[in-house]
Amino acid sequence: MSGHFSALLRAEAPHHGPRVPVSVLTGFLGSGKTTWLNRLLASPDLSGTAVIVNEFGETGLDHDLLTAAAPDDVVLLPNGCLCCAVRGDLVQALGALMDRPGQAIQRVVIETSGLAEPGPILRTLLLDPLLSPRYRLGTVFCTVDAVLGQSSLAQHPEALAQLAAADEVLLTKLDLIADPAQTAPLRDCLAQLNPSATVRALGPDGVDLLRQRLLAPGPDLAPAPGPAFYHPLAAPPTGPSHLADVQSFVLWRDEPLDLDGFAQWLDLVVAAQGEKLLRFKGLVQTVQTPEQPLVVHAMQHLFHPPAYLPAWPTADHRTRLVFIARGLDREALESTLDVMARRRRPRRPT
Ligand SMILES: Nc1nc2c(ncn2[C@@H]2O[C@H](COP(=O)(O)OP(=O)(O)OP(=O)(O)O)[C@@H](O)[C@H]2O)c(=O)[nH]1
Repeated sequence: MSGHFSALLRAEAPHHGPRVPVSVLTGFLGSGKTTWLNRLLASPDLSGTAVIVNEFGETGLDHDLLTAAAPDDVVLLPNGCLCCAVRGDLVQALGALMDRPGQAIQRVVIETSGLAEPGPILRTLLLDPLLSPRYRLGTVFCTVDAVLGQSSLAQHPEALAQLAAADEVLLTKLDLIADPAQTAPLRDCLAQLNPSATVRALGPDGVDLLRQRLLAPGPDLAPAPGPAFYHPLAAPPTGPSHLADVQSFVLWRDEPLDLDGFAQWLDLVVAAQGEKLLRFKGLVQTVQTPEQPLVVHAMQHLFHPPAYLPAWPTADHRTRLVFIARGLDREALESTLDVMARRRRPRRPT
């Protein structure tokens, strides 16, 4: 049996210890959540931090890319966004973290999917009768990409909802902007949309700022509700999901891909269908360096410099290419990738 209702059925007597702060790290697709969380988790004084990672697609990569966290401290909630499909799983995951043997959890960070609307997640954290005696809300962080942030806010209601929920707005990718004055319009826009949030530039001292905020989440003001306390979790859904037209899929390849062929294919995809692409990320096994996966990230039409991991994070060395898009032609992607990979594959010696 699984799900939120069955978790309620299994509810135990209320817990009266100090409540564990749960911070939420949200931000639009590709705005830098995993990158900064990874840097943060490398701080030794943040041991005892459990991380819940939610990804929109059936197969995520963030779990593999969070190399700084101990594997047991990371819980992956794939296949949907926390605000809709997997909210019951969140309740279960937090319950299981608290009950597990070993070192007590000091704090939890939830990395939402880049398409999540944080409101329902926060409501779950604050009001769920199973969670509220044990957990309290910490800080809500929202990463905003200094390059693409303004267009994401203009085009995607999810980005707006994430900003609106934030206590701390974290401006990422400032190193990609030559003149800091260029961020003035974005900063004005952020101040208008969420005047109560603190906007911080995530520069070289960014990790330290975040660390301090996680270590000192503020006093636990709200008393934990008693056992008779009841709140409905949320109003019943009334319309189509905010994600009805968003598709997510993964292309898997068992054989290594030729690097040039793959690069040409990706250029072609972006040139032909780039405006439909919300997010692309991939772990690629290339013919040239099969033991070091190539990590590729793109947000809409913007690519980040590809990087090689020193080794594969798991025993599964297959290429996986994750797409989040609106109206992308998957079949065309599949067939063109096969053609380009085949055409470019070097001949084996006879
Ligand atoms: N130059 C630069 N690149 C960054 C910065 N932050 C993140 N990136 C790059 O942006 C790309 C996406 O970063 P992620 O951390 O995966 O973004 P995310 O928000 O976790 O993405 P989703 O989980 O898909 O929503 C990667 O290539 C990162 O290396 C930054 O401050 N500067």
